[in-house]
Amino acid sequence: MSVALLWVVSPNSEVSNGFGFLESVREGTRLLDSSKFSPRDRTLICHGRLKKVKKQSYKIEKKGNFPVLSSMVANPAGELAITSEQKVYDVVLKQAALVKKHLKSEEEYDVKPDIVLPGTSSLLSEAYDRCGEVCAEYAKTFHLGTLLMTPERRRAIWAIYVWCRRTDELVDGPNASHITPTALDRWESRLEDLFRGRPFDMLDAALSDTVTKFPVDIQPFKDMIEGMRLDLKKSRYKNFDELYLYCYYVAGTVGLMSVPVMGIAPESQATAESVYNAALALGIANQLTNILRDVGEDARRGRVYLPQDELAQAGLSDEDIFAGKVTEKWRNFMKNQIKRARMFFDEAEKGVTELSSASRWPVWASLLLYRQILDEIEANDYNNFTRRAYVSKPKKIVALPVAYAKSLVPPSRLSLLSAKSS
Ligand SMILES: CC(C)=CCC/C(C)=C/CC/C(C)=C/CC/C(C)=C/[C@@H]1[C@@H](COP(=O)(O)OP(=O)(O)O)[C@]1(C)CC/C=C(\C)CC/C=C(\C)CCC=C(C)C
Ligand SMILES: [Mn+2]
Repeated sequence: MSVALLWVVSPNSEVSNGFGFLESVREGTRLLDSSKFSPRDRTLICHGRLKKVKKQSYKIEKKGNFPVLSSMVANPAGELAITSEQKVYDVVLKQAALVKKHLKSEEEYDVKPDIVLPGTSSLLSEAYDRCGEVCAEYAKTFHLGTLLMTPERRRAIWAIYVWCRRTDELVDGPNASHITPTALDRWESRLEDLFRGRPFDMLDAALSDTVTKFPVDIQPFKDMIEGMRLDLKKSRYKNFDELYLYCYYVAGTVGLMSVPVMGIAPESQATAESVYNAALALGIANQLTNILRDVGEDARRGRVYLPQDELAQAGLSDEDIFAGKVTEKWRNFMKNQIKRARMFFDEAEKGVTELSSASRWPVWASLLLYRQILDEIEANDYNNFTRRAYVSKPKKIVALPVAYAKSLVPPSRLSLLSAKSS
């Protein structure tokens, strides 16, 4: 029996900010969506323990003083369907368990067996070097940050970066119009092959090697491909729950792929789950920011990633987005969207300190730089229709030493995240 926790929310209480989610009813990144609760269920705020009754349905078992663990969809019978957050949390738990298993096996065998066929080692290092070059070409600052990592970690992160970049290019690159679901299926079977040690090309070979050295699960990679499938067939998102799942697919997955390589600090008191949760939050925050920055550009491609119900609540529609006029309604709507993206960044911050020391700098740098895009949207008076918010070079240069200083802070003995029980 699996048990999750819930807060049921009153329709008359002041917790709803009219934005489709309840900011005061949250723990970490998990927000309760008021619209998901029936009026009856919204009659009081309480904590309840949920019992899984069917595959995707939960029942309130017992009230008590528990923290919120996830948002659930309730029907009038009191049964609750699982939300995107809960589905994603299952992947977090799976990845965290894999890391624990890996740590245990590392303790058992001091030296990792490394089978190298004659002549393959230089090919492999060429493959990794090529990944490094691609990474430097697309993401200079990030590449710079990786130089602080140990050589093994750095090249593994490059290999993951390149795979993600290639996956994104399938739907966002020059050949995007020729990409079909079948092409994505082929990309997925290539992924399965490389996880089985049968890479298709040089860049795949680097990742194939990485996944034998670090406890990386295939699921986040498959999920990223699923996100690309979604992009092919879907151009509107009904509500934040749908958008959250999309953000997990295309960006939250990156956090889950990277942490097993970057490593958690040995002195960290935080649980693996909580660090993975923070990593997931950083991916979600980045993707939400990306969406807010690119509203105009996406609209010109016929895409509106913003939650339709929240647009409607703000008195806006797709037509307003296509018209691209900054109105008071638009500013208010954007203020709320930015606020939510910042909440995910705040959640992510708690986890960065728990990473191994050399991995903290690139993560802090990426967090600080990406978060500043939100400030730039504000500075552009919320005109994300015709102006692309970007962080200027001088601001980037200032952010790097700030990120470095932050990266020197070691994990606290009393973690802000849920702590391991000793
Ligand atoms: C240190 C660090 C940032 C490591 C991640 C390295 C890595 C493997 C990056 C892959 C990024 C990638 C190419 C993803 C493909 C999908 C995609 C393009 C997502 C968007 C990225 C921004 O790209 P850009 O601005 O170039 O977008 P356009 O294509 O131009 O529209 C995303 C918005 C999301 C990327 C997500 C992350 C970088 C998540 C990072 C999270 C971690 C590294 C976890 C950190 C750990 C803790 C505990 C907080
Ligand atoms: Mn993209």
